[in-house]
This record gives sequence, structure tokens and C-alpha cells, in this order.
Amino acid sequence: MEVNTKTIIQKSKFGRICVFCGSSQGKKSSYQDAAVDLGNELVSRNIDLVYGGGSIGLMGFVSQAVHDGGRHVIGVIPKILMPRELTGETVGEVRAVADMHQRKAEMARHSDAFIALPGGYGTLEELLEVITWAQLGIHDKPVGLLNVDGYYNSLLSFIDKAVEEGFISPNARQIIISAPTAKELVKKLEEYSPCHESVASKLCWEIERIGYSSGD
Ligand SMILES: CC(C)=CCNc1ncnc2c1ncn2[C@@H]1O[C@H](COP(=O)(O)O)[C@@H](O)[C@H]1O
Repeated sequence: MEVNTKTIIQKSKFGRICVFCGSSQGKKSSYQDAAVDLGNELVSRNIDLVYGGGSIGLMGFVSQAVHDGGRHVIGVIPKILMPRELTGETVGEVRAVADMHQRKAEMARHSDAFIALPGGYGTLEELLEVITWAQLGIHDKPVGLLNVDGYYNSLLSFIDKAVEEGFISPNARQIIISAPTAKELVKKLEEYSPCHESVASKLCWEIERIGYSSGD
């Protein structure tokens, strides 16, 4: 029997991945290509997407690719950003939330892992928050950095400097998983098992209230 390799769907341990990325598209086409590649990689592994909603910048590229590939897309967007002229149209399911804090909590709650594509302040803030919360033991979901064309090299060097200077523990450095392509990154995230000691693992976080617990 002939097998069409293009239609083979690989199994993944992730049902949904949350992607943080720029609301701008960046100056090089490689950033947009990487967003589309990541979307296609999620589709090929049968993974749904959670993202910040809208169609502007790289957010539009990744969400369109996942939607076109037939996977479910959840866009979590604060009510105030919902007018189409601000953020463009959201493909798939739209979840309206009250504010930016609730958006991040909702995005995290519905996801099994996080990936950051290139982006600006918003992306960095979202990325650093899920890393910080992993460090505290609030969640143990893998966090990946898609280091397209070395975009994040200087951030990674800075983090290594923070380890050297004693502000980040070598253990916590391992929370960030990075790779230059979507395929390598998703594979690494699949293989990841949290081995860092969370700094406050003995605390019982009120995760229901914080909103980071898994499930709908
Ligand atoms: C009114 C206005 C300036 C709207 C800009 N339009 C936006 N629409 C939706 N999400 C956004 C917007 N700007 C920033 N974000 C949030 O911040 C992240 C990207 O910010 P940045 O481009 O990396 O820094 C996104 O993941 C999203 O959660």
C-alpha cells in the first residue's frame, strides 16, 4: 500500500500550544516564514493553537497557517482590542477577556506548552512571565524560544550573564528551550521533562485563582 507521507499526522503529547509573537511582522521575510512554518508544524503534529487574537504581524501568519491546516485556533483578546481596525480579524474561536492580565492567564490555562516567536516588548513580557512562573513552580509546562536567524542570541547571552553573575540559578536556566527551527523546537519540547527545582515548590499556589491550571 502506498503511503502519502505528507498526510501522515505525527502524534504529540500536546493538545494545544500557546504562541507568543510580535504584533509587527519584522523587517525580514524569514520571520514571517518562521511563523508560517511553526503553524504548519503544529498542524502536522495535530496540535491546536492558542494566541493573542487578531491578524496583525506574526500573530496573523501563525494563526492563519494553523487555521488553514484545519486545526483549532483560540484567540484570547481583551474587549478593548476587539475592534477590527486595531488588531484585524481573528480566525477560529475568539475568547473575549476583560484585560491583559486575564488574557495571559487564559492563554496559559488552555495550553500545554508555550513558544515565543520573534517579537517586541509584549512578546518578551509574555515569555518572561511564563518562565518566571515555571521557576516558582506555578506550572511545569515547557517553554520554547524559536530563535529565528539568531534573533534571540543577545537575550540568551544576557540570561547566561545573569547566571554567571548569580541572579539566575543554573537550574532555572534550563527552563528555556531554544532552537532555530520549528521542527527542532517542537521535538525538544516533546522530549522535555522539567528537571529544575522550582524555588517555591512546597507552596500551594492558588492556581485556580491565578488561572494557570490546565483544563477548560
Ligand atoms: C492599540 C494597539 C497599539 C494595538 C496593537 N495591537 C495588538 N493587538 C493584539 N495584541 C497585541 C497588540 N499589541 C501587543 N499585543 C500583545 O503583545 C504581544 C505582542 O506584542 P509585541 O508586538 O511583541 O510588543 C502579543 O502576543 C499580544 O498579546
